[in-house]
Amino acid sequence: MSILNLNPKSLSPSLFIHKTFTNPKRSSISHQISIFKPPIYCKSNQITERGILFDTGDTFFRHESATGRDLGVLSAALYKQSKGQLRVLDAMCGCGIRSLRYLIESKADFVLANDANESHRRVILENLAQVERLQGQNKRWVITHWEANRVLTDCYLQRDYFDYIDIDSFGSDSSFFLRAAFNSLKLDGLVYVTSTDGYSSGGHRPYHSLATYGAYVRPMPYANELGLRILIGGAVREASVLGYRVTPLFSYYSYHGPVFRVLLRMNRGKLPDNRDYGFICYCNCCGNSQAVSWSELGQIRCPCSNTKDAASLVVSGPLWTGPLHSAAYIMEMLNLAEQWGWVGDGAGTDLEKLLKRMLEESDPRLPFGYIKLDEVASRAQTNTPSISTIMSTLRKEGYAASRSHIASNAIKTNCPMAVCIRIAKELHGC
Ligand SMILES: C[S@@+](CC[C@H](N)C(=O)[O-])C[C@H]1O[C@@H](n2cnc3c(N)ncnc32)[C@H](O)[C@@H]1O
Repeated sequence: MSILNLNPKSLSPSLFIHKTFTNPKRSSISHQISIFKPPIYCKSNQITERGILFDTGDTFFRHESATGRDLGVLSAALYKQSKGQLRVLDAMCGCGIRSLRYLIESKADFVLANDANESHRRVILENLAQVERLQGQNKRWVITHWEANRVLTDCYLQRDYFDYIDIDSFGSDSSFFLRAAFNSLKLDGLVYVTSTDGYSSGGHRPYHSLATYGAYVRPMPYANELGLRILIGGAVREASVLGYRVTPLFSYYSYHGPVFRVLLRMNRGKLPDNRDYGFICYCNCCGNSQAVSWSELGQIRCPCSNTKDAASLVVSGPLWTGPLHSAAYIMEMLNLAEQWGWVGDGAGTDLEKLLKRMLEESDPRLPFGYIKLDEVASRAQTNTPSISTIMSTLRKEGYAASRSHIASNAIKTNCPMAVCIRIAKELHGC
């Protein structure tokens, strides 16, 4: 094992130790990991999340990720309720808060809590030891300190399959772990995966996104939705190599990072048809977007430019062009959140708002992407229209419209940009 001086871009380099794991049978490097190196003044830090007291110690812990944890706990609990069993592999557990919540709230039968950083052991151990104290049952968890791919692969080789695998990497994308995760997942099992790769979704490094997700991504106005779509698209491709099909149950973007999280269900099967996996084309000239299948790729033309102004057309992909969420699944999550008192209690307001917005976004008439109202205003040369007024006008004119959980100043609609511009002008009396 050697120490490398690589700097993760999204976090302070001084907070990380970089380790390279080398496969002894090959001369090549098998993987590099970034392990959080705690500041020495930080010793013990007891806090509460959803009424559960735990210690974050010196580990990498973010309050801002609480909603992402809530979504994970709800989905794991739904799995337990429907299948009657729940074995979780928390591949990058940090202080172990997710493992603890999967055990207590989702009622997991067993959790393997893994974090490559051995110095987290004490705090994970103390946090998980609460489970028996609180619930008085036999020990239902194990702690390991392997590199995530190693633990996933070991489980697969021992045919020790899991129902739910959580890969919460920060400062890198998770694509590297997906194949091993799919191998060690039961059929119909769930993978909850995180990426913090905002550079790729912004189209700032298309060759990197090509290598990582198999998608050539260029700058587009709905970059954060692209972040979710390239993550899902990359997972679809990885699963397909193994003969599996994955579909997203929910997709969640949070600007604290940024963080892209998706929950995927895995079954047998191959790549989905053209409707769900293809290319997205945006026209800088008229502001309209369209999904383009592989077979249409050679003949893309925007109606506004008739291909004369081909330079204004931007194409990204292949990526996931299908629904970001399953409406039925979001409804189940919302119902469970209500049962648990997480809705309408003040503390849960954000979660309720998020789930309701995801439900709105699941309207099958809505296409991918969103339209930023600033863009409408700048094309219409007016002030930015009020979001509720423009949405109600669009609906009156027969279009589907919803807010986006990704961007507060944007709408999702099947209305062409030209009509949005006309409406914005009329609303301002132009
Ligand atoms: C974002 S933190 C996890 C936070 C935790 N899941 C939570 O919700 O609070 C990522 C953790 O992954 C660990 N880690 C980083 N690279 C790893 C790897 N390749 N394998 C296993 N653990 C890794 C780090 O030590 C760190 O504790």
